[in-house]
Amino acid sequence: MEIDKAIKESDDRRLKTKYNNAIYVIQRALALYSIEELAFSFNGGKDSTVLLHLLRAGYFLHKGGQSCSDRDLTSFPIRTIYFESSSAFPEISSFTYDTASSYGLQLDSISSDFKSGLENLLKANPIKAIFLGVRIGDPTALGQEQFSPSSPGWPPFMRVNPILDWSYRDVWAFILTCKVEYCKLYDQGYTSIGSVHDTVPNSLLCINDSSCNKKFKPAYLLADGRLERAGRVKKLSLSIPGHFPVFGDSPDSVDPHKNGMLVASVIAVGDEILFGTVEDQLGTSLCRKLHSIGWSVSQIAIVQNDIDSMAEEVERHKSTNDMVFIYGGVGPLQSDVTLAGVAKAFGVRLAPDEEFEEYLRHLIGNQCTGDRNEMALLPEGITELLHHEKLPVPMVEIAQPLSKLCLEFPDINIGVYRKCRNGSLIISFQGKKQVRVDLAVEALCNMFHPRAFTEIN
Ligand SMILES: Cc1cc2nc3c(=O)[nH]c(=O)nc-3n(C[C@H](O)[C@H](O)[C@H](O)COP(=O)(O)O)c2cc1C
Ligand SMILES: Nc1ncnc2c1ncn2[C@@H]1O[C@H](COP(=O)(O)OP(=O)(O)OP(=O)(O)O)[C@@H](O)[C@H]1O
Ligand SMILES: [Mg+2]
Repeated sequence: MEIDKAIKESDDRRLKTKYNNAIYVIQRALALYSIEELAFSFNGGKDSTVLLHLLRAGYFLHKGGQSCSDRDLTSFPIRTIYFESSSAFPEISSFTYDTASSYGLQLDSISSDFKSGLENLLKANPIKAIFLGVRIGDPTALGQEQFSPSSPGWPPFMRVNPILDWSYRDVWAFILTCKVEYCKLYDQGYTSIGSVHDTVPNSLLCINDSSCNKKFKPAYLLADGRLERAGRVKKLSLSIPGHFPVFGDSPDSVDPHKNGMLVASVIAVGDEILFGTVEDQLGTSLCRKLHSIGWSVSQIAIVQNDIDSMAEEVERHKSTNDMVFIYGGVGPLQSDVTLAGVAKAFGVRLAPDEEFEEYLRHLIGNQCTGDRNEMALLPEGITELLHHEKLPVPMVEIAQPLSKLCLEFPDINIGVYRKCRNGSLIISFQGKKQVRVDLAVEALCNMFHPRAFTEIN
């Protein structure tokens, strides 16, 4: 099967993992439901295009792999549904119909809205589960799992989301690796496609040529996948001036968004800051830097090392700021819960990330990784790693000994920080019993070369 072969031959480990996970979900669905009980929701968009090819591969593998030839796939037995709309881009509609005919899809075009269309479909057919190309970053994905029953108020069926944990980059890695066709709008700067009324090319891909004509790079060149919806024109309600609750509703409150300023907020995480043992200097220099490039800062918050407090703080900041800076609490200790808090705020899990694992392996070799490096857990499906060679990962050098120490001394609060980016690491121990603190310090010293520590007090 051409897709399976292309992925197996690729050396993109991250893509292989994502592919295998998606195929697993598809095969589970094929085992749980009969073909007649399944449907595939296809609309010619990039996500559903990826899903189409995964479904073909999953079905092929389910049928017994080698004993089934590629020719058996010229007709695809899972009922395919397309909600047609007069406001769809003509390029999207024609791509949907052309693809359906190329791959022998049994396409049901439905011209009513989603809900009543689905109601009629379920009345007329034994459908129990529907495959969708929903991904975690999508506004409708929040709270969904790979298998999620339809929402209350919707006709009853199981939503199956095989690519829920795929990022924008994973989608393009798949399309380009497998060399499958996609709607040509994606070559004209469109990165996520809704209707003709709410979608324009993504301005982040704009190149002004010499005659001042606007031209756009293809969608797969968008560097930061989190901005794939930047070409979606904002709904009217979002642009009502003065309605950003973070700045209050009082008539004289100043809303920097109104002046076209970008707004950031800062969250510093760490019990040490709240205990007063460490002074937060990063916040001040970050604000200075942001101000110097024309950004406004709405708030600096300090949060304790606690998942729920973290999640609540992120929740408060994320809808009203253009960017939220978070630092502290990202190391290997049990008390480092920043990422878990972020994951909770976005309704996703922490999961091993192949690419980050690879990056850490580069930095620290295999000695700290064991079976799985616990530092390589990231919020599933919503994380894009931005590469910057000067950004050191915090505390990798002492990650493993310290996590061991934390397990041995659960009664001691162990904190690690640096006063400045290139400064030495400071490890602090706090506990009720001085004997235990001394024992923990001794245990740490025994793990390292005698001259590894410049000062102990
Ligand atoms: C097959 C199918 C099933 C859907 N099921 C649900 C659902 O259970 N709950 C829900 O709130 N929306 C459901 N939707 C609607 C989508 O979440 C979303 O609103 C729709 O894809 C439009 O996205 P857009 O506004 O980005 O174009 C479903 C859509 C489709 C096509
Ligand atoms: N009009 C539609 N008909 C059938 N399925 C649809 C329709 N709109 C959305 N869907 C389903 O919902 C999924 C998510 O839609 P979404 O718009 O996020 O992705 P996409 O259209 O595949 O790609 P893009 O994000 O580039 O628009 C689709 O992959 C598809 O399974
Ligand atoms: Mg779409």
